[in-house]
Amino acid sequence: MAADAKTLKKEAARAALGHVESGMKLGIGTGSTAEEFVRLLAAGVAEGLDVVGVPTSERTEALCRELSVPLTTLDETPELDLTVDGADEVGPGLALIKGGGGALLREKIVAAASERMIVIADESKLVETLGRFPLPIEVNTFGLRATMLAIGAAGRRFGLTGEIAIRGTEARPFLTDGGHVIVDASFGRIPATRAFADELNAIPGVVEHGLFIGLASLAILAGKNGIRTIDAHS
Ligand SMILES: O=C(CO)[C@H](O)[C@H](O)COP(=O)(O)O
Repeated sequence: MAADAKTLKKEAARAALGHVESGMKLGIGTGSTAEEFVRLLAAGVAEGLDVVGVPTSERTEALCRELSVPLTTLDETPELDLTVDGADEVGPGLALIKGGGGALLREKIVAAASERMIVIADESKLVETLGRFPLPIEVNTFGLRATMLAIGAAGRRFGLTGEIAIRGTEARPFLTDGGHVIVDASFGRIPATRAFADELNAIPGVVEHGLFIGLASLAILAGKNGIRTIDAHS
Protein backbone atom coordinates (compact mmCIF):
# COMPACT_ATOMS: atom_id res chain seq x y z
CA MET A 1 0.00 0.00 0.00
CA ALA A 2 1.31 3.49 -0.87
CA ALA A 3 2.60 5.45 2.11
CA ASP A 4 0.25 8.28 3.05
CA ALA A 5 1.39 11.89 3.25
CA LYS A 6 1.74 11.87 7.03
CA THR A 7 3.95 8.78 6.90
CA LEU A 8 6.17 10.39 4.24
CA LYS A 9 6.51 13.57 6.30
CA LYS A 10 7.49 11.49 9.31
CA GLU A 11 10.08 9.55 7.27
CA ALA A 12 11.66 12.80 6.06
CA ALA A 13 11.63 14.14 9.61
CA ARG A 14 13.24 10.95 10.93
CA ALA A 15 16.04 11.22 8.37
CA ALA A 16 16.62 14.84 9.39
CA LEU A 17 16.87 13.82 13.03
CA GLY A 18 19.89 11.75 12.00
CA HIS A 19 21.71 15.04 11.38
CA VAL A 20 21.04 16.30 14.91
CA GLU A 21 23.77 15.83 17.50
CA SER A 22 23.92 16.56 21.20
CA GLY A 23 25.11 20.08 21.89
CA MET A 24 23.44 21.54 18.81
CA LYS A 25 21.52 24.78 18.74
CA LEU A 26 18.59 24.25 16.41
CA GLY A 27 16.13 26.30 14.42
CA ILE A 28 12.79 24.55 14.49
CA GLY A 29 10.45 25.06 11.54
CA THR A 30 6.71 25.43 11.17
CA GLY A 31 4.07 23.33 9.44
CA SER A 32 2.84 19.76 9.47
CA THR A 33 6.19 18.28 8.36
CA ALA A 34 8.16 20.33 10.88
CA GLU A 35 5.71 19.14 13.54
CA GLU A 36 6.63 15.54 12.77
CA PHE A 37 10.24 16.58 13.33
CA VAL A 38 9.34 18.20 16.67
CA ARG A 39 7.64 15.00 17.85
CA LEU A 40 10.68 12.88 16.96
CA LEU A 41 13.04 15.48 18.43
CA ALA A 42 11.04 15.41 21.67
CA ALA A 43 11.41 11.64 21.82
CA GLY A 44 15.17 12.05 21.33
CA VAL A 45 15.32 14.66 24.08
CA ALA A 46 13.45 12.30 26.40
CA GLU A 47 16.18 9.74 25.71
CA GLY A 48 19.00 12.19 26.50
CA LEU A 49 19.60 14.17 23.29
CA ASP A 50 20.92 17.49 24.58
CA VAL A 51 19.75 20.26 22.23
CA VAL A 52 18.14 23.63 22.46
CA GLY A 53 15.87 25.13 19.81
CA VAL A 54 14.55 28.42 18.50
CA PRO A 55 10.97 27.95 17.29
CA THR A 56 9.95 29.77 14.09
CA SER A 57 6.37 30.42 15.17
CA GLU A 58 4.14 30.59 18.20
CA ARG A 59 2.49 27.39 16.95
CA THR A 60 5.82 25.55 16.95
CA GLU A 61 6.74 27.08 20.30
CA ALA A 62 3.50 25.78 21.83
CA LEU A 63 4.14 22.26 20.52
CA CYS A 64 7.76 22.30 21.75
CA ARG A 65 6.62 23.40 25.21
CA GLU A 66 3.92 20.73 25.29
CA LEU A 67 6.51 18.07 24.40
CA SER A 68 9.28 19.49 26.65
CA VAL A 69 11.73 20.38 23.88
CA PRO A 70 14.20 22.87 25.47
CA LEU A 71 13.82 26.31 23.92
CA THR A 72 15.85 29.46 23.62
CA THR A 73 15.37 32.67 21.69
CA LEU A 74 17.36 34.06 18.81
CA ASP A 75 18.31 36.99 21.05
CA GLU A 76 19.81 34.63 23.64
CA THR A 77 21.28 32.35 20.99
CA PRO A 78 21.85 34.33 17.79
CA GLU A 79 23.96 31.71 16.00
CA LEU A 80 22.44 28.33 15.31
CA ASP A 81 23.97 25.11 14.02
CA LEU A 82 21.07 23.68 12.07
CA THR A 83 17.52 24.58 11.10
CA VAL A 84 15.07 21.88 10.07
CA ASP A 85 11.96 23.13 8.31
CA GLY A 86 9.37 22.17 5.71
CA ALA A 87 8.65 23.89 2.42
CA ASP A 88 5.81 24.42 0.00
CA GLU A 89 8.05 23.91 -3.02
CA VAL A 90 11.63 22.81 -3.53
CA GLY A 91 13.16 23.99 -6.79
CA PRO A 92 16.52 23.92 -8.56
CA GLY A 93 19.51 24.74 -6.35
CA LEU A 94 17.23 24.17 -3.36
CA ALA A 95 15.49 27.49 -3.90
CA LEU A 96 12.24 27.23 -1.95
CA ILE A 97 8.79 28.67 -1.66
CA LYS A 98 7.78 28.87 1.98
CA GLY A 99 5.08 30.61 3.95
CA GLY A 100 2.08 28.37 3.36
CA GLY A 101 1.78 28.23 7.14
CA GLY A 102 2.29 31.98 7.47
CA ALA A 103 5.59 31.82 9.35
CA LEU A 104 7.95 32.84 6.56
CA LEU A 105 9.45 35.92 8.24
CA ARG A 106 10.62 34.12 11.38
CA GLU A 107 11.52 31.07 9.30
CA LYS A 108 13.78 33.13 7.08
CA ILE A 109 15.41 34.98 9.98
CA VAL A 110 16.09 31.69 11.77
CA ALA A 111 17.37 29.94 8.63
CA ALA A 112 19.69 32.87 7.90
CA ALA A 113 21.08 32.64 11.45
CA SER A 114 21.85 28.94 10.99
CA GLU A 115 25.00 27.39 9.65
CA ARG A 116 22.92 24.80 7.79
CA MET A 117 19.26 24.41 6.82
CA ILE A 118 17.72 21.04 6.07
CA VAL A 119 14.40 21.06 4.24
CA ILE A 120 12.08 18.14 4.87
CA ALA A 121 9.13 17.32 2.65
CA ASP A 122 7.35 14.63 0.75
CA GLU A 123 8.56 14.35 -2.84
CA SER A 124 5.44 16.03 -4.26
CA LYS A 125 7.02 19.35 -3.22
CA LEU A 126 9.87 18.97 -5.71
CA VAL A 127 9.35 21.16 -8.82
CA GLU A 128 11.35 22.12 -11.89
CA THR A 129 10.44 25.80 -11.58
CA LEU A 130 9.08 27.51 -8.49
CA GLY A 131 5.64 29.06 -8.65
CA ARG A 132 2.95 26.40 -8.89
CA PHE A 133 2.30 27.18 -5.22
CA PRO A 134 1.04 30.77 -4.80
CA LEU A 135 3.89 32.89 -3.48
CA PRO A 136 3.23 34.10 0.09
CA ILE A 137 4.34 37.69 0.66
CA GLU A 138 4.24 39.19 4.15
CA VAL A 139 3.10 42.78 4.00
CA ASN A 140 2.70 45.62 6.48
CA THR A 141 -0.96 46.44 7.17
CA PHE A 142 -0.26 50.14 6.54
CA GLY A 143 -0.84 50.91 2.88
CA LEU A 144 -1.80 47.35 2.09
CA ARG A 145 -3.58 48.22 -1.17
CA ALA A 146 -0.67 50.34 -2.40
CA THR A 147 1.76 47.54 -1.59
CA MET A 148 -0.42 45.02 -3.45
CA LEU A 149 -0.42 47.30 -6.50
CA ALA A 150 3.37 47.56 -6.27
CA ILE A 151 3.65 43.76 -6.08
CA GLY A 152 1.45 43.45 -9.18
CA ALA A 153 3.59 45.97 -11.04
CA ALA A 154 6.77 44.15 -9.98
CA GLY A 155 5.28 40.92 -11.30
CA ARG A 156 4.42 42.47 -14.66
CA ARG A 157 8.00 43.70 -15.08
CA PHE A 158 8.95 40.01 -14.94
CA GLY A 159 6.10 38.91 -17.20
CA LEU A 160 4.20 37.52 -14.19
CA THR A 161 0.47 38.03 -13.84
CA GLY A 162 -2.19 36.43 -11.70
CA GLU A 163 -4.35 36.98 -8.69
CA ILE A 164 -2.84 38.65 -5.63
CA ALA A 165 -5.12 37.76 -2.73
CA ILE A 166 -5.18 38.74 0.91
CA ARG A 167 -5.00 35.58 3.02
CA GLY A 168 -8.17 35.18 5.10
CA THR A 169 -10.83 37.73 4.24
CA GLU A 170 -10.54 41.43 3.60
CA ALA A 171 -12.56 42.08 6.79
CA ARG A 172 -10.61 39.51 8.84
CA PRO A 173 -7.22 38.93 7.25
CA PHE A 174 -4.93 36.23 8.55
CA LEU A 175 -2.32 37.91 10.75
CA THR A 176 1.19 36.57 11.17
CA ASP A 177 2.96 36.26 14.52
CA GLY A 178 4.48 39.65 13.68
CA GLY A 179 1.04 41.22 13.13
CA HIS A 180 1.39 41.50 9.36
CA VAL A 181 -0.88 40.41 6.52
CA ILE A 182 0.01 37.71 3.98
CA VAL A 183 -0.86 38.16 0.34
CA ASP A 184 -0.68 35.08 -1.87
CA ALA A 185 0.46 35.84 -5.41
CA SER A 186 -0.66 33.26 -7.99
CA PHE A 187 1.94 34.21 -10.55
CA GLY A 188 2.65 30.72 -11.82
CA ARG A 189 6.18 29.77 -12.81
CA ILE A 190 8.84 32.26 -11.65
CA PRO A 191 11.95 31.52 -13.76
CA ALA A 192 14.08 34.53 -12.67
CA THR A 193 13.70 33.66 -9.02
CA ARG A 194 16.64 35.56 -7.56
CA ALA A 195 16.03 38.75 -9.55
CA PHE A 196 12.35 38.67 -8.68
CA ALA A 197 13.16 38.15 -5.00
CA ASP A 198 15.32 41.30 -5.15
CA GLU A 199 12.48 43.17 -6.85
CA LEU A 200 10.06 42.24 -4.06
CA ASN A 201 12.62 43.21 -1.41
CA ALA A 202 12.74 46.70 -2.94
CA ILE A 203 9.03 47.36 -2.26
CA PRO A 204 8.78 49.32 1.02
CA GLY A 205 5.57 47.67 2.32
CA VAL A 206 6.88 44.15 1.74
CA VAL A 207 8.15 42.84 5.05
CA GLU A 208 9.43 39.55 3.58
CA HIS A 209 8.52 37.07 0.88
CA GLY A 210 8.45 33.32 0.62
CA LEU A 211 11.29 32.90 -1.87
CA PHE A 212 14.14 31.30 0.11
CA ILE A 213 17.24 31.38 -2.05
CA GLY A 214 20.66 30.17 -0.99
CA LEU A 215 19.48 29.19 2.49
CA ALA A 216 18.83 25.45 2.29
CA SER A 217 21.89 23.23 2.17
CA LEU A 218 20.15 19.84 2.02
CA ALA A 219 16.68 18.61 1.07
CA ILE A 220 15.35 15.34 2.44
CA LEU A 221 12.42 14.22 0.34
CA ALA A 222 10.38 11.15 1.20
CA GLY A 223 8.59 9.25 -1.53
CA LYS A 224 7.05 5.88 -2.18
CA ASN A 225 10.48 4.54 -3.14
CA GLY A 226 12.19 5.82 -0.02
CA ILE A 227 14.26 8.83 0.94
CA ARG A 228 15.99 11.03 -1.61
CA THR A 229 18.48 13.67 -0.52
CA ILE A 230 19.53 16.63 -2.63
CA ASP A 231 22.57 18.69 -1.74
CA ALA A 232 22.39 22.38 -2.68
CA HIS A 233 25.75 22.12 -4.39
CA SER A 234 25.18 18.83 -6.24
O1 LIG B 1 6.62 27.50 5.19
C1 LIG B 1 5.93 26.93 5.98
C2 LIG B 1 5.20 27.62 7.05
O2 LIG B 1 5.29 29.01 6.92
C3 LIG B 1 5.82 25.45 5.93
O3 LIG B 1 7.08 24.90 6.14
C4 LIG B 1 5.28 25.04 4.61
O4 LIG B 1 4.02 25.67 4.44
C5 LIG B 1 5.14 23.52 4.50
O5 LIG B 1 4.17 23.09 5.37
P1 LIG B 1 3.75 21.55 5.45
O6 LIG B 1 4.90 20.82 6.00
O7 LIG B 1 2.53 21.56 6.37
O8 LIG B 1 3.38 21.11 4.06
